[in-house]
Amino acid sequence: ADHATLYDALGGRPGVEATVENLMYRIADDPTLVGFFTNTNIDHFAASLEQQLCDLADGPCHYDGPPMDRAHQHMGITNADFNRLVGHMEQALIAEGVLLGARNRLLGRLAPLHGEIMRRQSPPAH
Ligand code: HEM
Repeated sequence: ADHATLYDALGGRPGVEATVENLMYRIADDPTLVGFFTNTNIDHFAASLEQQLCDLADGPCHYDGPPMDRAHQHMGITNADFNRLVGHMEQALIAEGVLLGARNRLLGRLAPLHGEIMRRQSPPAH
């Protein structure tokens, strides 16, 4: 039998698509985060995030979008914003029925992206 991947535990392609869709509504409903996405093509963002999650979870995908530092540069994202978005991701995974072990494995693979996402944020105003 094939080795079961984290991707399988996330529900495969339908599971990842449902999780990302769920996350989009949580972002849209969060006044702290929604403003970051004012000029974003949400369909493109969702498709790119699905591909990235599939890749990170050892699914049959290769993320070919921009590196995380470039994708997020100069948005003024704070650590609190980062934690908020990851918290929404966790709630989206719960809502889609992904079990604790798989949730934590995925979140553990997202955590190392923090440094890249924060690398090129605008310096704080004095
Ligand atoms: C682990 C956390 C995160 C991951 C995995 C992630 C992943 C991604 C990916 C894959 C894209 C699409 C890149 C592209 O194809 O152009 C993207 C874009 C974007 N992300 Fe994130 N992101 C994270 C955190 C955040 C946070 C904390 C914010 C803001 C609070 C944010 C705001 C955005 C915005 C606004 C875009 C769209 C930029 C555009 O319109 O081109 N992201 N992110």
